[in-house]
Amino acid sequence: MAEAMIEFQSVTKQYQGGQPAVDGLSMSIGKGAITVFVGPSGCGKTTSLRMINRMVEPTSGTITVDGRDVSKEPAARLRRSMGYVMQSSGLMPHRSVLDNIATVPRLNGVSKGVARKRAAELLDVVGLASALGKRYPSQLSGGQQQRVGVARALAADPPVLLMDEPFSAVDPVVRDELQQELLRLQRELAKTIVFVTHDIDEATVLGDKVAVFAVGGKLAQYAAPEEILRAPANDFVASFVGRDRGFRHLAFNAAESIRVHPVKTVEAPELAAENREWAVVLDAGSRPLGWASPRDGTGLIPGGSLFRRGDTLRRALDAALSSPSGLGVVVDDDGKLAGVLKAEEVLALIEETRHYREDAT
Ligand SMILES: Nc1ncnc2c1ncn2[C@@H]1O[C@H](COP(=O)(O)OP(=O)(O)OP(=O)(O)O)[C@@H](O)[C@H]1O
Repeated sequence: MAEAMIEFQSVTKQYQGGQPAVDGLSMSIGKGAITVFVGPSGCGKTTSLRMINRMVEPTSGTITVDGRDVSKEPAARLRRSMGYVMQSSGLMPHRSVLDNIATVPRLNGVSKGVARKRAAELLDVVGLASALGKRYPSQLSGGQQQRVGVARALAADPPVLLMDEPFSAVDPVVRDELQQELLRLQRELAKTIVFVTHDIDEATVLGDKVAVFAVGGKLAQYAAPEEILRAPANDFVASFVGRDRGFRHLAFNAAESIRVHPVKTVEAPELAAENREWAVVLDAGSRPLGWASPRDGTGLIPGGSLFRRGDTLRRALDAALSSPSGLGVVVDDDGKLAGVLKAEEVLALIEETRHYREDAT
């Protein structure tokens, strides 16, 4: 396990008069990794996150960041030393995007010119066009606002980023983009990120480690995502990760040794010709457009998802199951047809992987 950056030692939080929101939490959060807190609503994820930067004070127990007890640090300075991103971007509406990003460096005494220059660089880092810097937050889409929120959190180059459901208010496509962008950024920046979500898919995509919380602020399981999907610690975790967990788990296995078979192909203009078997319809650049069925005159049938070499077993199985011919279309890096794969061979590979794992344990 990586060196610890944040430690919870028997931390409890009891708001006035209620059950504990967080109950005796002890855990160690690795440096330079993404740790995800996941669980149903009200299980104490946000409370746990906010105790790290003292937006919430624990009732008992100790939290240390980089070896230092946070309760001994001045709260305002502590907060500024960590990036914080939340669900609504929390941007100041009457300030431009650039000024929003520059806020914390300005509070830390950085000159306006330097802070703005850095803010402009950060726009690029989070994938936004520089022209957006002059706009006001309300002139951006939800996804763009969240990117600005991430840029603002990164502005003072903090070692720790706290993210509270930052992508949950955007649509699934944008959400997927933001997740991939965060993973890309993290490969370069290697921050210690604590990320709260109630979505198990998001948790398993992003987390190096995932902490599953149960209601009452109890840690139900804390492990690598593949382990949580493969071996839930108890019934609560099993039901929380859901019925699809077996399928999701396939996302952790590369389908490297899957067999790729040749397939009959036709070019789009030949579509009217009679086919004896399913054929992949190609464009002039050998990229798949869809299928021609073994009948006459049905035209182009939309294809299923594509499998790229190096993709996971989950994608391999999906390519086969979503294909009208039952054969998954395989493409190489530049999108050209490489061949097809078969569902039964994906299943055989899944079996093989399972036996391999059993042998290893
Ligand atoms: N300021 C507060 N005062 C009193 N009770 C609170 C306060 N904040 C949170 N709680 C209670 O503490 C418990 C944990 O809340 P918390 O927001 O940490 O959960 P969560 O897992 O982040 O939930 P969600 O996913 O719904 O945001 C809940 O029962 C909540 O009602």
